[in-house]
Amino acid sequence: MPDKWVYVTRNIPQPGLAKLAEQFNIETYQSDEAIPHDVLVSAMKGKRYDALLCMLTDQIDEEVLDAAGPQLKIVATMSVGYEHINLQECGKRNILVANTPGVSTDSVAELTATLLLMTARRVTEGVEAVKKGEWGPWKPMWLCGTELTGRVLGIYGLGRIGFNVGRRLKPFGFSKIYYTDVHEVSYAKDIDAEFVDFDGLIEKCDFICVCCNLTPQTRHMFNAEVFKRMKKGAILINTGRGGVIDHEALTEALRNGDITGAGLDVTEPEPLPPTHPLVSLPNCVILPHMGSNTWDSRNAMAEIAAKNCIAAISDQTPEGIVAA
Ligand SMILES: O=CC(=O)O
Repeated sequence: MPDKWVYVTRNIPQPGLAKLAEQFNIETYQSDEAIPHDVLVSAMKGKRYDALLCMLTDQIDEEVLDAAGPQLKIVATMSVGYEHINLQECGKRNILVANTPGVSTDSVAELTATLLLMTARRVTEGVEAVKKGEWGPWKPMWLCGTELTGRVLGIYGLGRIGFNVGRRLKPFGFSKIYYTDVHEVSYAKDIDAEFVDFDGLIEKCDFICVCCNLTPQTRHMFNAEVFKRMKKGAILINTGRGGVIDHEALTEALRNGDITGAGLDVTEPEPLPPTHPLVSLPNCVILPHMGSNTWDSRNAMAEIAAKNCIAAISDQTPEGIVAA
């Protein structure tokens, strides 16, 4: 369908571009950086695109959709999260929204387990100490962290990723795994995880992994009041979305010792400025939102986003449909 046009908001891995190029004309914002919002709006006004392949950094709001015009069939995001897309406005205009679920499950679960271990065992502090020449003669109480064995693991959001985090962490010997979700899920039994409400999760668990989406319900669920009720030795890991945690409250909780540590791959805002107080706290390990940064995942994500565009333009149902 050479008369069909797709706009891609960033340079993306070749498998995605190649798939699109087989069938359509493509216009790409040729950069590794996010497209500024006004540039995206102008691009949408410039040509009548049939599909928009976007990233999680692109706000797909009324202005973009108005500029795009009524022929736009799909907003296909190369991400699992889709909180950057105004679903309601897409719905009103009959524009499909699709994401790329499934193909980043393993990469994000691997990174979540990595971050938990790094935070529990104070790995970044150790690395820094060696670099700074602070590694002196052996000391009995230097850089002592928390063991996983015998402790209680909590998973907030037992979807595909949360479940795979549990699967990877279970062999470390946790005495119990609890999870909280909107409802009980049957595959929880595969990791022997027990459903608890949010109060139960925060009060019982030594480690909590946040693996949920950001929604109005999950926004700032972890706040000052919650940190006071968590165990003092607790370690909080977030690879879901930054907005689930109130970062000001987290800073205070880590400073006051309300909880012991935090490992964050997602923050609010992103990027987190180096001057943010959390960055200088030794008990907070921060990674630059790199959960799905493997070639395996990123190539597959680009390919699925492309396939979603192809499906919508061909009047078929995309794989990762989020909203019609
Ligand atoms: O955060 C990453 C994603 O949503 O894919």
